[in-house]
Amino acid sequence: METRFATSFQPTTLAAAAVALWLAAKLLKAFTARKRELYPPGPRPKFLIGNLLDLPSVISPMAFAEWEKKYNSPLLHAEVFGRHILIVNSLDDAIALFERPERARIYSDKPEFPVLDMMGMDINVGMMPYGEHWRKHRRVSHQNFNIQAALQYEPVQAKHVRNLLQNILDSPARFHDHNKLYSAAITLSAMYGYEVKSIDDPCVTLADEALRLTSQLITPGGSIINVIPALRHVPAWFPFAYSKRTAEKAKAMTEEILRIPLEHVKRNFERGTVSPSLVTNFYERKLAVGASEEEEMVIKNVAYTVYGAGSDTTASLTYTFVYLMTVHPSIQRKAQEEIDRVVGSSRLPALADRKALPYVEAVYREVLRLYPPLPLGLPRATSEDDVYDGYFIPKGTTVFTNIWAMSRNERDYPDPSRFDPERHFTNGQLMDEKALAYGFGRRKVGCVGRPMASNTVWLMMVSILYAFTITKAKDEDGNDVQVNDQFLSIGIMTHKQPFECAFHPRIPGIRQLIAEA
Ligand code: HEM
Repeated sequence: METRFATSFQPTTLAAAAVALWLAAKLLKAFTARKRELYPPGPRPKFLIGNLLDLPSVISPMAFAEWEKKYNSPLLHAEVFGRHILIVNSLDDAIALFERPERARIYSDKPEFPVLDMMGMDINVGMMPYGEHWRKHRRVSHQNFNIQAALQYEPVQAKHVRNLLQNILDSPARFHDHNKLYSAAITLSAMYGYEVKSIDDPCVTLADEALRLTSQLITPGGSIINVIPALRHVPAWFPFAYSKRTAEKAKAMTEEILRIPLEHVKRNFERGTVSPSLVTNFYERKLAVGASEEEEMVIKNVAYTVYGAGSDTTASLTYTFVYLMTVHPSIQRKAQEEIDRVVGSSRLPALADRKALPYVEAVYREVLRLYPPLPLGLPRATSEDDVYDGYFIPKGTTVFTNIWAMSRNERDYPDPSRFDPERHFTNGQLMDEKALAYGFGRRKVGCVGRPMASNTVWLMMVSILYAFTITKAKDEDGNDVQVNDQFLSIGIMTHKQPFECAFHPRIPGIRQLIAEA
């Protein structure tokens, strides 16, 4: 149907007509709905543009936490061109909406982001609409990353943590680069058996750029195409078609990020040099007992998603952890004393030590609490109208989970901005608590990669604490270099901004331990 129209009208005329119709329908719907029902509190929408000017230009959980104070409600509403946005700042609401069976179904869909499809990102499991297609991907993800299955990745994790320690020993000042390499290498190796040797590897540089572009385009005010989908038909050469051009660029990158590691797998099969990974294991199974094209597509999509979902989040947590250790020497020392008691100095720590190291566990939890890498989770959407707590939440509302605000709730975390691992203990015992940084619902667990992510991040933390004392760097006169304490939001991700620190090896013969492990 669409192609037939396109042959008789200019795309721009068609787009303009579609925009006008779409806007009229949206406005009519918005105004009649507003009369009928009551939305949660939030800034007053302006005619036509709604709250476009009230929303932060960079995605900001802090701004939404401020809204909570201003409008005296942890549940907040905004709208842009008739498109509704719900912000969930409280843990109780998040559990009620995303995890209780009566509502989880309604709050598990994904917003329509036409730019994502245009970028070829509709293969990302975290962006798939709720339904059978997503469920197939979720099932395969769960099968491969649940607590038991995640243990199969320990050799890969241990190897790349050793490489990280070795790189820090060799050139500590380049920690920022080593972290990036480690976070990308661990996921590409676990998914494809693809060994990244440098941060200039095309998979790393392309993923970086694609993530930056994606993050820009999917934030609330990120692209006009998300607000007026008809604009996707405006040709890329059109002067204001910035989103379209950006999306086309990102699509070419996505295709490369998919192609490069898969070709590597193919080459290794031809040479007979296959190393175990999610994708190679699948192809071995396929060769042995066969598999459908659909199963192959699902595995490829899951592997691609994990590279996106696992690398940047790991890099964010690793850098944040090193920053927090730099500025909290007494906490660092306490964790090291515990590690020395349990692990000694003649072997590297391993995942099997985790239960015996409660203070390190508390450090891990506190890093995730204070600086969750995805502070607003991944955006969701409602698949039906709902009335919650007396408020009307229309079908198609985009929902943001303010993990950052929940993790800094004063009632649950007194003096919330303080880095204090002790808060996770009660009567000397680690508390049983939800790791908010991994999100909520979409059938219970939020991040389906959590067991694998948790092992990767914990092993990195315990190994760095074991091998190094981290201090502030010194300038030429021997004075402490001030540590930059700023964080940066890049789209939906939060990263620690670069800072200087120094790594001092603390275990005699550490190089040998790394080499022999
Ligand atoms: C390293 C730290 C990580 C953090 C903090 C993190 C956090 C998150 C969060 C907040 C979500 C959104 C959950 C929601 O919808 O509320 C998510 C989704 C997801 N994560 Fe992670 N993640 C991490 C690593 C990983 C890893 C290593 C994998 C894969 C092994 C992974 C796979 C996924 C997938 C597939 C989704 C989409 C789930 C769905 O929508 O069905 N993540 N993650």
